[in-house]
Amino acid sequence: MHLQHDVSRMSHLGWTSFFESQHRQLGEHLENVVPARVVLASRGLLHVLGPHGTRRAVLAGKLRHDAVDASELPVVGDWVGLRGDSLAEPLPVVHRFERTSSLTRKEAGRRTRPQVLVANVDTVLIVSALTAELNVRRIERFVATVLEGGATPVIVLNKADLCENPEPLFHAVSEVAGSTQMIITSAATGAGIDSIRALARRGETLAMVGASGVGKSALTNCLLEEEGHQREGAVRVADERGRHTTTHRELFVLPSGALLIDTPGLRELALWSDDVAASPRGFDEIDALAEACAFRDCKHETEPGCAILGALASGELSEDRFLSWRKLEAEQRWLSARRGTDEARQQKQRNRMMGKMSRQVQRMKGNR
Ligand SMILES: Nc1nc2c(ncn2[C@@H]2O[C@H](COP(=O)(O)OP(=O)(O)OP(=O)(O)O)[C@@H](O)[C@H]2O)c(=O)[nH]1
Ligand SMILES: [Zn+2]
Repeated sequence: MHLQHDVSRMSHLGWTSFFESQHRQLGEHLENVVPARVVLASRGLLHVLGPHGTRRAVLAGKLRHDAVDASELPVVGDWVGLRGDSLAEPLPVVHRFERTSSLTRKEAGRRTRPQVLVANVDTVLIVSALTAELNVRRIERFVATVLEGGATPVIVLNKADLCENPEPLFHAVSEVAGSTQMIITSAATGAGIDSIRALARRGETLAMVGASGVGKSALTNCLLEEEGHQREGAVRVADERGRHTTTHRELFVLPSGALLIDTPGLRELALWSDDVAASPRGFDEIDALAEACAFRDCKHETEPGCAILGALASGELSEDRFLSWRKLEAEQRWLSARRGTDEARQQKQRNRMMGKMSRQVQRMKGNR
């Protein structure tokens, strides 16, 4: 018996033609690679979900060795290829498919390296609580990061039941939301949950981010307990000790057939950008103003005919908003300057190239 590659049963796990064409190309080099989706990743050990159910899997040595940095290794949400001729768990993971999107931040600490939190997400729910701790600037930063990673952000303002008058907070957030959808919810009363369900269509992948305690797990539970469905209908992969607090990123299959990734509380999110020249995303109104500046290379500092300075003077653009943009822009510039000088990364890249070359030489010798 072999693991089966069953496309019809994988589309509901988020498998699309994007992955199918990669799989076809892969088949030209590697035989019998069976795709599965990572639902839990913990220290090199993975839980993967495919038409065959949930299995334990482990990275093949070559995959780990060839990675330039940890961001190339499989994370929750990734599609990976299992060697299909092996049935003994943990199954060997021999390939990671290219991602459609990711949620990526700068690794904590002094290193300038990307850390991929989750992969292949369609929608990222940025959850905050409607309390005094609500932080508009943090939401702004999350929106920029989600857009940068290629997913669609949705702002969720939870704990509406604890807030007598959500109007001022809602207004403050809408100032930074741009075209991002906003939803007010209460995991306690169930208010607004239907608006989230509307986004959770079969085969779509959602992720939740936000500070600890804002209600991500409570919202997840609401979504898991859809009317007429029992929780057993969902695949939930808890950690080895079955703890309930969110210490890992986990992927759930919702009763609607959508996939949901719950993440541990992320208090701060250092921006990551792969695009050196781009300005921070999610600031459409500032981008539009910059287009109207008299000079194409306007720095928006002292230049005559600067539309941004004009909008600041008239009050059309708030100073806080402009400062956020400046700050994220500076951060992005700093990142791209630092990145090129990350020694470890360059060393590994060199090693990989040398390895490839020596293998080529070996092959040439073998052919002689
Ligand atoms: N009143 C009220 N309490 C809520 C609501 N949502 C969550 N809570 C409570 O807030 C606390 C924290 O909720 P969690 O769902 O654990 O928060 P979390 O975002 O998952 O936190 P981490 O797992 O630490 O990231 C719990 O006691 C919840 O019962 C809500 O809408 N209204
Ligand atoms: Zn300008």
